[in-house]
Amino acid sequence: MLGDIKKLLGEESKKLKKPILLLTVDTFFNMFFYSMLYFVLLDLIKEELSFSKIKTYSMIMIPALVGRMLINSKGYTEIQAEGARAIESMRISLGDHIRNINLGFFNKNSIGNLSNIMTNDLQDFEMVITHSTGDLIKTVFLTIYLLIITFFIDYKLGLIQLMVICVAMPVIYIGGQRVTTIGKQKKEVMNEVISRLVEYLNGIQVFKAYNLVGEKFERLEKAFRDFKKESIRTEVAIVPFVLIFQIIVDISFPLLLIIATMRFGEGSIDKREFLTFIIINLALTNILRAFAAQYGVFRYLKLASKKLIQTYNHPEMTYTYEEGNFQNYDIEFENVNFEYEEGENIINNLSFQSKEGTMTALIGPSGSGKTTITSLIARFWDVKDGTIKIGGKDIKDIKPDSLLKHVSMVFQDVYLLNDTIYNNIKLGNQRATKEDVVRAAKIANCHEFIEKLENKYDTIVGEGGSTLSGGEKQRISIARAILKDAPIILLDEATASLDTDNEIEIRKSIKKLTADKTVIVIAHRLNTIKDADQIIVLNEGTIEEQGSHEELMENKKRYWNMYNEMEKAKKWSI
Ligand SMILES: Nc1ncnc2c1ncn2[C@@H]1O[C@H](COP(=O)(O)OP(=O)(O)OP(=O)(O)O)[C@@H](O)[C@H]1O
Repeated sequence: MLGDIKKLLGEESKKLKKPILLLTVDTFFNMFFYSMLYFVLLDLIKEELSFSKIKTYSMIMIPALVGRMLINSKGYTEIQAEGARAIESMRISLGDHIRNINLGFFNKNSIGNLSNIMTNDLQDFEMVITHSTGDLIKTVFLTIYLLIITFFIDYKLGLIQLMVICVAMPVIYIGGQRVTTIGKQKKEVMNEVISRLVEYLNGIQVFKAYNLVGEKFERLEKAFRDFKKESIRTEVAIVPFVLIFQIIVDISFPLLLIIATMRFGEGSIDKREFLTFIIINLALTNILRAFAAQYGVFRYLKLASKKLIQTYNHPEMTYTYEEGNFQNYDIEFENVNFEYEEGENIINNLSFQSKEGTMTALIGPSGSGKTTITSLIARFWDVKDGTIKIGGKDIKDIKPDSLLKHVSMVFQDVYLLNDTIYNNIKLGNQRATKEDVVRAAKIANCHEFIEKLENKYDTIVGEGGSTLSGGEKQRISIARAILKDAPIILLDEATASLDTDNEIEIRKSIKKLTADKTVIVIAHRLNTIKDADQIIVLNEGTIEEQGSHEELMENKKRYWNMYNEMEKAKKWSI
């Protein structure tokens, strides 16, 4: 466990030493009470117990008690504070780490698992730091300390006491292993619960529209039922082992007393040693019983640190340069191959160049790899082989965060934060002033509708922007991109989901956004890309055709066919 804490907290773990030491000292103070009991019993046996002696013992006890309280509160407060501090910085570093991992990590981890890592596992790890580790260290120190004293009294009694512990420990250890196995299953089910819950909340409109609320709720209910079952299983998994452990410890108490009495009878130990042994045996029994009760919880909490370590071990995307410092913003694909899953090539030996300040339109059937190409330029994923260069520099050499400073993405699925419109636009540039934000909103043709809202720029847009229409959300995301003013624009053109007014407004603002930029646009309608500098027709991750509208029309291949189909459809609709 200490190894896990060191791995996860690094140098920070050293700060835990002092509070754990204080809490251990506090436990030794607890022994003080047993010492008092020892002296009282000794006096009783010697028939020397008097009121004045009890008074003296009490006078010693009071400062000991105050001392203990001070040490305990200092140790407890410090460990809580250090725990909270450590978890706070871990939350940030874990967030940073996950941000820098290839998106494949998100493919392999469900939303439930990711949420649990960032919430429950971190919380469990905080418990490990603030409670379990200290408790275990105290138990180990106290047990060793009491055993040593027993060995000093009589090595034979010490050996028997040690034997009892050696017999009992494997029992609780096996119980702990069961907790680990069942606890893992519980965590899986917990991931499922969160995934189902998110699915249910996100899809509630669709489920209602298709009258699936009952069916989907059944999936959610099943996840809740499974979770309850696994929680009970985890709780009770260790119970039989704790009972056996405690029975062994409990039975050993009278047995050890019998043996101690025999040793006393033989004259191997004197009255004083006999009494000391009884008290130590009593203290040890209590410590071991308490340890058994905590051990299952400890093993369960330990699972969280293993999961956190696994997440940290997932490698971040590598880079050589902190900053891009691009000479220009030409984008170049050179023999690029890419696959999401091993053996399933999505992009096949793709090469093309998009010159600075020009617009390249990607068209092709669904699944041909258009979105994948834009994700590769943003370095959400790394290519399998080949290179993608910006201004002649391989983007694999640039820190992903820095690369994204040069790229703006405007996609159809706009996600707005549950914050004010002002803050949502300002995300594009944190240093922007109020005037900059309003200017960007005006260019993006959203200033007018924002001004009509009751709270204007201070209107909260709801989770994901739920209080705004699709077109309004799009325009805010364009304002954000205008504010960012990045030299490369990756654009997923809006589909027919927008009404004509909205579409005209959006088209106008996109025109302003993309002027003089290197633009890669995923086009869904051919009439919008006639003016593009080049059009790339994709099929199954390869380039089928490439050129300007005029060139492709002359080629009379797929593009020509698609264009003619579109023209025919237009006439029909007229
Ligand atoms: N995150 C992912 N994990 C695994 N496979 C993916 C992932 N994203 C896309 N794919 C697969 O990669 C292929 C290309 O997808 P992509 O989204 O790039 O196509 P597209 O041309 O943009 O399609 P559309 O026009 O429908 O948006 C598809 O077969 C898709 O199923």
